[in-house]
Amino acid sequence: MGFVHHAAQYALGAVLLAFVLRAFLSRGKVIRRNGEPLRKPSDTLPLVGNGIQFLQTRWKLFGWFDKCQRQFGYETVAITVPTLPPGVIIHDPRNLEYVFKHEGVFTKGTFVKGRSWDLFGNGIINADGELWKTQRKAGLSFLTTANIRVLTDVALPQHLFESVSDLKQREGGEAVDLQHVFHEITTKVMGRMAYNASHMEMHADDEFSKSFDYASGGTAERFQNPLWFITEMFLGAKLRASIAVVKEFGNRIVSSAVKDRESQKVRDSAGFAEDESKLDQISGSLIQSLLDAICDQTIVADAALTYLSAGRDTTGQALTWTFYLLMRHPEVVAKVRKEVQQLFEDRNLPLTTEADFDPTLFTPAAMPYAMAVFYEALRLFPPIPFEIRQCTKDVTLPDGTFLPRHSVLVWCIWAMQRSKLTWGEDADAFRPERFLDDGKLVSRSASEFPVFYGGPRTCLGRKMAEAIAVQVIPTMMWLFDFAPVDDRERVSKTSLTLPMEGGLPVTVETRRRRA
Ligand code: HEM
Repeated sequence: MGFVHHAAQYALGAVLLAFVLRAFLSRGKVIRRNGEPLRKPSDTLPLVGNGIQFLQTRWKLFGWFDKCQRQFGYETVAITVPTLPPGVIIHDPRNLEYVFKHEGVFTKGTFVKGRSWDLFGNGIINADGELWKTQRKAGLSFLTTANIRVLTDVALPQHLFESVSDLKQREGGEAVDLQHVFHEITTKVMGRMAYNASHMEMHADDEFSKSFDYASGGTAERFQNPLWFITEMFLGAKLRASIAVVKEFGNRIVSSAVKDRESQKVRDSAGFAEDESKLDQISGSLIQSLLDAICDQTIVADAALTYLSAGRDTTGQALTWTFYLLMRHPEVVAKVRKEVQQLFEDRNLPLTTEADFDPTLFTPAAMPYAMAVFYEALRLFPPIPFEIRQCTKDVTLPDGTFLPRHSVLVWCIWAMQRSKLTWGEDADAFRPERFLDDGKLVSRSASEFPVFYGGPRTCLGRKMAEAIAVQVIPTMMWLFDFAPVDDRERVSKTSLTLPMEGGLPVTVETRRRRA
């Protein structure tokens, strides 16, 4: 009882302190455009501002951001949430381009880091300055075109066909969760990349994956609940336990990589390395690049876990939403299959048995339609749906909005990708053709299509995600017919990314007549 009483006093004190701090930080300088205050969303309330909206489920919150986008077009609007620094929602691609270009001015800041520190620590997603540069360099030295090719030409087909044979066994039986299927594929491929998965095989439903999933949800809630630090005192035990499992796994993969390093030295000096397959050689080499660059093993663990999760969940979820859309658009499925057939015909390759089916032929250049399908799904269901940055100094955006130091900028990619100003009147429709011109892929600027971020911090794994998607989509669509078990609209559960709530249960039939 006494504890609860003290906690309540502490809560009240913290809220008051935050109000005082906010008033102090913003004294004299306020957000303005051409000397005028910015407009606010129409449901902004006195005192609590937009705080109530942020407490809604994230699906409703997407709807709220979308409503703002429809009401204000490209106009920047002011938002206020008690206990947080003053902020804006940006919609204009010109402003976003400016943010991407001035990476040092718009950083993750204390706002983001304070919330995601427990999970990501010093991992690249959370890091600024030198620590960020070091991790990016290590990632770049690993994610070369040659290494990506080994992962996508050797590891991916292997894991893809493990899933194909699993699906065949489950044909005609109980529903299969496609989200789980894709998560399993991306988990195995990323496990190969981030650390040597042959020592510690990783699966979509193991303890680490489940704990990471829970920790991602709990961390995302911190961004919606301004009093998270108080609520977690009472309700945060499971989050703390999940983060502990994630961290312990990170430490284990680092220790195992350090051991590998020692035995590699012995084997190199004995001349055994040449016998290894290319895949064995690159397995775990990301963590080795990180160990080369960073002395502190705790930071290496944070970095490796961040890479793992940045690539695994985003790509698995993007595929899930792609198949959700495909099942609702049989005309698009027919075009994907036609593209597969055309590719084999053009190359005079037989396509009669599954053994003839070589997914490594499916590259972004060879499969523009399949790529357009992936982009269009990413547009409507961006795996990272929100971004938040904080200004390190006073700054004026290209539309004239003045932001004092510490202001928070939010952009909701989910909402921006539904803008009719950017995507035309049919912005809400699933139409892959918008990414094609005369059968060739058209690229959209990062500020219009910020799904992979932009500027110096642009996603390091984009090419890899695309290479995975362009194999998985046509392979699965050529070999199987999928049908959803119900017509329910699928929503995303709270997370740092975009997992489908309840997964994507489907029935599976092997396609016998392929045309
Ligand atoms: C469809 C799949 C993917 C999407 C939509 C995506 C999207 C993004 C976005 C929006 C960011 C910026 C996040 C932020 O700083 O707030 C990002 C960063 C990053 N992504 Fe991806 N990503 C995908 C796949 C991958 C893959 C496969 C990898 C790994 C191989 C990867 C590695 C990274 C890394 C390391 C960063 C941090 C870059 C930096 O801060 O310099 N991503 N990604």
